[in-house]
Amino acid sequence: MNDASGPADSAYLGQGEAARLRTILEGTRAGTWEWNVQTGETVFNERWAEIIGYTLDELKLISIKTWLTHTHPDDLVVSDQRLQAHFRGDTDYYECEARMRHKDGHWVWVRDYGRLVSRTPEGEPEWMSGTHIDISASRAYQEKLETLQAEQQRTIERLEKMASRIPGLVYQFEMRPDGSIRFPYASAGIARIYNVTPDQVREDATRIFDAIHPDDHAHVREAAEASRLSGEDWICEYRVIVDDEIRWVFGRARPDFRDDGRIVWYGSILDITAQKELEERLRQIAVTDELTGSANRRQFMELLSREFFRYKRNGPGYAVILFDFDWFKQVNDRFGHNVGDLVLKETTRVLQDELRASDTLGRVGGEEFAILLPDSDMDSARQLAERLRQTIARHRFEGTDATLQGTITCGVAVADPDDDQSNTIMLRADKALYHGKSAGRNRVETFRSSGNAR
Ligand SMILES: Nc1nc2c(ncn2[C@@H]2O[C@H](COP(=O)(O)OP(=O)(O)OP(=O)(O)O)[C@@H](O)[C@H]2O)c(=O)[nH]1
Repeated sequence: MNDASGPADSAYLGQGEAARLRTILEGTRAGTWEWNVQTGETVFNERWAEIIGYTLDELKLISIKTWLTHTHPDDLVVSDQRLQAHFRGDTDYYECEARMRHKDGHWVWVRDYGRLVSRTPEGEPEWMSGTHIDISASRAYQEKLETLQAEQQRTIERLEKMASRIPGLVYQFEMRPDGSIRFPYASAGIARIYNVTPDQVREDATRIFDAIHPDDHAHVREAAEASRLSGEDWICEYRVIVDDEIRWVFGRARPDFRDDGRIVWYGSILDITAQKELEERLRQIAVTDELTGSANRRQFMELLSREFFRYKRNGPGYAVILFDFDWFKQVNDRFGHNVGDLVLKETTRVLQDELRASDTLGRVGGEEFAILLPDSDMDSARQLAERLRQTIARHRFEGTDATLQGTITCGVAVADPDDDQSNTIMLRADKALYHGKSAGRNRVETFRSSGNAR
């Protein structure tokens, strides 16, 4: 029993038909097998042996044991289960993929396919026939594919994990030629930034504008338009409102121009609220006088400079009131430095209430203050200075264990078209103040362009 002229052929096929089928099978490079389930008698064709590197002669004496000894034990278990199912009539065909040991030692994957062709008079399974197809190449390809897919999955999981750690999101944002927009990919962090899930914006991204602060819509769109036209990165800082809370975000993404007219931006959006708050705190510290909370000298001079340049560009006139506590040294000497500090703080608080929102009170020296009055002339500035002087003169400062009173002297000056520097007005106000001190204090003096304080 060595070639496929097995006993089963003649039993259930005509001779011509069997030969024809054998030719077809050879054409498909299939190994064939016939097996008597009852006796173990087995017939293979030459190709069956060739798939695992042998000739039929080398495999002699052939029986079902030939299959059993060359097949991976794990696959035999599966094969047996499938055979039993087929014998019971649960399946029309027996089908199994199995590893067979090649003569060289490596495993060959075969697809084993067969069918029962006769039963004994008692109904027991008898002859069965089938084919072996070498599927090692497709199996290897499939395994490689699975390995690649698993690697890809691991990479995606790693990226997702990293993306979930950043305070924001990483994404792909697509604009189609018809202007429609979508996020083909967005990490889970999009929920924190825009209050949407990646699925909700995969096909249409317009929902994100529900979360962007209405005042920033135009800014975000303009930045995207600039990036589209220039090919430069989209860089944008804007506010979002999620759960009634305003947060600052910073977005940066690089556009990729596709041949079909789509533009896909790759980038990230980070929550920078904490950073913004810190920046704002630092900015406040940098511009505020620590003791009184008023503008510090640097900030006052900066605002004065802006006002000066506005005036030079035909802006409205403005005025400065410079004032200084009278006999302040005595306050310190009599009541102590701490009380002196309290007086300075209290003065700031009391006078601030008298000013317009557009006015700026700044501490420009130890116990010297200045007020910048935009859009003011000499008369209104002088009247205000007079009111401030009276307010302080009437005020009772509560010291630690005594109530004290004090006065201020004010020097007032207004912008002059001949001024070529922003602080020239300060020099004039200082001159007026000096005159006020000389003239007896607790007074308001104005500086007229004639150069004299009156
Ligand atoms: N408590 C306190 N005192 C200050 C501060 N800065 C400056 N001074 C004091 O202010 C006083 C200013 O004194 P002077 O320049 O002699 O002026 P004055 O005593 O106010 O007299 P006139 O300005 O001439 O009316 C000094 O004693 C300074 O120590 C401060 O931040 N806190």
